[in-house]
Amino acid sequence: MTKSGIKSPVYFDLRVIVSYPEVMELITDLLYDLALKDDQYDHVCGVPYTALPIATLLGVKARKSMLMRRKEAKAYGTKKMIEGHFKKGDSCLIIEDVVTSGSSILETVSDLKREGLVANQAVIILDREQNGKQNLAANGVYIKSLFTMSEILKILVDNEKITKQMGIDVINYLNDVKAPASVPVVDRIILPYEERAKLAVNPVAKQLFSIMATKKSNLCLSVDLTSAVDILDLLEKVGEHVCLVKTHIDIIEDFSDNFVTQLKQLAQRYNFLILEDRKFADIGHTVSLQYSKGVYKIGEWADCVTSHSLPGDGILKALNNVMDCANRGVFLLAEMSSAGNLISSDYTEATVKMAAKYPEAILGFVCQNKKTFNEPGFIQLTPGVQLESSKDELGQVYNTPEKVILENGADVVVVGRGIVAAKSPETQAVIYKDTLWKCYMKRISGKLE
Ligand SMILES: O=c1ccn([C@@H]2O[C@H](COP(=O)(O)O)[C@@H](O)[C@H]2O)c(=O)[nH]1
Repeated sequence: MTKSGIKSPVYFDLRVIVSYPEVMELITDLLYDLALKDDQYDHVCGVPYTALPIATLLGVKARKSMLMRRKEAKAYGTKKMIEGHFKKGDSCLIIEDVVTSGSSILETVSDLKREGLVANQAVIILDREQNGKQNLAANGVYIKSLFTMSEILKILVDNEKITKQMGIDVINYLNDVKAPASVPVVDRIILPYEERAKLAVNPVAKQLFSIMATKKSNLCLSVDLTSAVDILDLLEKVGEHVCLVKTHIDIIEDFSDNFVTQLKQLAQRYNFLILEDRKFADIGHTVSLQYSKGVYKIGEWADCVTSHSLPGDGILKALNNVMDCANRGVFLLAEMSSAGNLISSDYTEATVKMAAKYPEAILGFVCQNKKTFNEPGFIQLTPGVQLESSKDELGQVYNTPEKVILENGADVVVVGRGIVAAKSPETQAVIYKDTLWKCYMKRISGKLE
């Protein structure tokens, strides 16, 4: 019987490996190559108890500080659940021996998060392939494993350590018996913004959740106008109704530093944040320059920016380095609203995984689907919205507020021409704001049809 209560014809007892120094050393080397050689963490933490000695060896090999999670808080002294020296926001790689349902890792993650640590990556020796990986991913924790059960079975059959029939029986068993979601997955869709603000790691994400809750607005206005004066006029009229203003700074014909000063003043007066929809997409070095230099000096005034994940995680590393993550953040493009775009489901999945490596820099994702991610501290920003579903002549696809919020999981909804091109943008902004908020209220009350 495994810890998750699943009856199993196959059981791997990795507790015994402590008696074999050469096995311990080999496993440490393999885990190091898999998870620590190229990735940076402040700490490692083993899931008690089997993984503790492995975490110790890994910490020593990688010259990383180790944290120790207690199973129960001490009744005396410090009463700490996590022993070791760390500060809030430090990242921690979790080490585990075997994953069945993923519940032990989630217990450790929960204690680490309670102390303000960022814990969303784990490295394990054996994945029993019984839904643990999926349960963990649904809770925003991503695992790398040295072996899967099917790989081990193949090795055992190929080396005649077990019969072929036994291998087939175990594979059939694995296919039939999956672990239930042993720890309830927190569904971000039904959590109120106030609660999600507490779970966000990036401070701008926290602020955006709080602004939405205070202003009762999940409307992001895309001010796609080419005149600075027109933009400022529009924001004077609609600023009080929006939580976020999205710019394309490079389409403004009369851009000046004074425009930025006035935009910031309006943001302050009406309590909204500014998102520059720059969609960075170059190598890390170029993006650091595009973010901080040039005519626009985006980093000086935009609370957040958008970025593609296409060039690989160097782009996030660059933004993470050049940005002040206490006051700035990134929305990563995981999907697009336009018809025929080339983003595949693998690309979307890889984008979400990439974000998990830089949680302090990421506000959330520009995406179209509620299943794209589930981490409640991240925000789903969804463009391509008008009151009626339609299309424009250049491939933009519009869904309705009901569809994007109730069915597709949007947290913040981007509206551009639906407001900007209306006869009375002010009246239209109020209509969008009220409609979007009503949908959100319906969603969190659980009254989904
Ligand atoms: O997938 C995407 C990503 C970004 N956008 C941007 O949002 C607005 C939408 O404007 P509408 O006038 O409401 O069509 C625009 O600035 C796009 O660059 C997007 O539409 N789709």
